[in-house]
Amino acid sequence: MKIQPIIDVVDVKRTYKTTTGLWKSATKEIEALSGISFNVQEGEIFGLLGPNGAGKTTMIKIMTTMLIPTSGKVSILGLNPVTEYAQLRPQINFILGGERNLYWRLTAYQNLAYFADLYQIPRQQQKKRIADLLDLVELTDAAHQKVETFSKGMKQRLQIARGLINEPKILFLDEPSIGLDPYSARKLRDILRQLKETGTTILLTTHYMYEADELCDRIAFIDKGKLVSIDSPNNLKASSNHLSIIECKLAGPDPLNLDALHKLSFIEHIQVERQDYFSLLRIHTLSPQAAVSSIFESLQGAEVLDLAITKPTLEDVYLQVIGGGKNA
Ligand SMILES: Nc1ncnc2c1ncn2[C@@H]1O[C@H](COP(=O)(O)OP(=O)(O)OP(=O)(O)O)[C@@H](O)[C@H]1O
Repeated sequence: MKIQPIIDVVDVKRTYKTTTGLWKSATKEIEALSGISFNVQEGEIFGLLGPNGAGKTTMIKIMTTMLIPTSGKVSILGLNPVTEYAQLRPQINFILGGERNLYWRLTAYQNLAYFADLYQIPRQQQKKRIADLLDLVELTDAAHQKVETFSKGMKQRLQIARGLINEPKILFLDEPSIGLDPYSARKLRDILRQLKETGTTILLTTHYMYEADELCDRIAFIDKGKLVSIDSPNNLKASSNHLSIIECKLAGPDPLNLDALHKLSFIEHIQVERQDYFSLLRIHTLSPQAAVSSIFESLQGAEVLDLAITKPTLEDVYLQVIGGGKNA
């Protein structure tokens, strides 16, 4: 028996019409999604990754009943978000980036009680559910503190609790860890993993490749409204195994003669990180042996402090399939 995906997106397009010109007389169309198809299985953590403007938020808004697609088919929990939104909404929830949606003058507990009322959760169930959620996001001690006194990480954890108040089968998160320090971001990942263990399906967007690699069962790279690649992080990295990264640390903040390197045909892409006392080049190549000697030649005069050949990270794969170009 074929298992129905919990999210099924088939050839979805979405065009925005905007008006421009002095009198707003000219209309302009922007194709945010140009025919996207993918599906998500129950219990998966699924990542949508792509550059700014790729169409990720548009896709999330369509799946969460906030936006109607121009064409294509979407099925969430077997329901059509356009025509069956009333049945779908109580079964899903979403957290968009930033701190909207919380009432800063209320305490954490009062915020959750307010949203519990909105979802018509019976009062006799609310107390336990709110206590459990505060425990999950480690805010029990701050339950009766006003949200305006919370750190960004605490607010974001409270957002997660808010997003779980109706025990959603699917939780959608748009850039959940934006602006969080590494410790808070890790805490958030732990919470999402715990949620997965309870059977919640999670769809998230993120710009943090490390987060996607650590957390997601599968990832879809999207660019300019199109799906570029979809697979598990390990398979995505393995598919780029023919690629090598030469990490070259040079003394001084300004690496010499990068033009010569850019001209080498077997170099795919060069990333440069400039620090006060050194610069780090990450050179993507398919032929590391050939590249190493040419790199030394091209960098004549530069003091090479360190050189290593490594395998691609998820970020390298992303740059290869989306970043493109030699100068990014
Ligand atoms: N309400 C709107 N009206 C007109 N154009 C829009 C609207 N919302 C989004 N767009 C455009 O649609 C495209 C996709 O935007 P979207 O916000 O979905 O991308 P994104 O991948 O979420 O980007 P980011 O990573 O920056 O959040 C962009 O070109 C954007 O400018």
